[in-house]
Amino acid sequence: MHDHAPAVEIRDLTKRYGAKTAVDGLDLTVARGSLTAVLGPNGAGKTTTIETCEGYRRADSGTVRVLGLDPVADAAALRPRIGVMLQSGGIYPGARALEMLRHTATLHANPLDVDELAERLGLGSCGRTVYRRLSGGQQQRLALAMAVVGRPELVFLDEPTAGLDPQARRATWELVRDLRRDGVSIVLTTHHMDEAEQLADDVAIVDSGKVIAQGSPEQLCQGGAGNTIRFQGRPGLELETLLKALPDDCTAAEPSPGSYLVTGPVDPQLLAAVTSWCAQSGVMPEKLAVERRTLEDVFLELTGRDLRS
Ligand SMILES: Nc1ncnc2c1ncn2[C@@H]1O[C@H](COP(=O)(O)OP(=O)(O)OP(=O)(O)O)[C@@H](O)[C@H]1O
Repeated sequence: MHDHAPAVEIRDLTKRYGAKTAVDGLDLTVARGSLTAVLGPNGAGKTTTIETCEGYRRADSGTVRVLGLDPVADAAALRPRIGVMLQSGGIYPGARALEMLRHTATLHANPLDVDELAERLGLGSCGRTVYRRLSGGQQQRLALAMAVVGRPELVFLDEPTAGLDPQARRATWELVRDLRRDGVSIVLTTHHMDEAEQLADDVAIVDSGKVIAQGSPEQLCQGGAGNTIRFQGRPGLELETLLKALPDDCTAAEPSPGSYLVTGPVDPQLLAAVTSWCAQSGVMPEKLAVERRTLEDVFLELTGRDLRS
């Protein structure tokens, strides 16, 4: 039965640190085999939520199931099945980089090839270097390698590309894409909207300890005033007939004579509806332009533009 359970299922999770409510009734489901990016402003409760899934923190209330199991009570059964990359290492500072990776590999039944993985992540030359002497980016990549070397079914990556140079960032994305292709379920937190847009099947936006929006990047970017089709044509076109040809949630306006603006869920079908109405009306849509909101626009709209204290 557990094998049909979602990768992660969180219901009404609450976690307090003294008077501070870090997670406040959070619900989140991560489907098997999907990559879910968890986005949110600093202090939103992302790390606390992930660490609760990893069994490092206990929920004050609510339920958390990981691969159908309880992360605290079933920790021994879960540990070999999940990979964890913590924000701050969690790695013994005096250990040699590749020895540690090799040791981690031996704890698993069917590990990845250590040398190949190290090479891929640009760690080939760090073999005998002790952890504390690695650069920040190398430490980060080693933490990623440790999280995935055991071929886990589910990996938690907390800001995997924070502070990485563009090459290392790309290598990390490639590795994450390959894991996803191999059917691994992935939960990652990030502050990079482009990372979420590039990698995620599903995005959950967390603010003040709650998931305030969830969906594919396309779904989240649909709707709202930022999605528009603009064109120019002769003034005074009959917009009622255009509106009839469009889905209900669209608007059509002529803000200035001969300038037209259609708002709604901008997708290829909507564009086709607008241009086919133009064709029927004998209008050549000049300066046709499509503007879509980015994930960053949506994120800022939902979480506000002010800096958090
Ligand atoms: N061990 C702790 N003791 C007290 N307060 C904590 C502790 N860990 C986190 N907090 C507080 O809980 C809130 C949520 O923190 P958390 O680290 O989960 O947020 P986050 O979304 O991961 O933030 P960031 O993007 O900055 O990593 C913050 O206000 C933080 O200060």
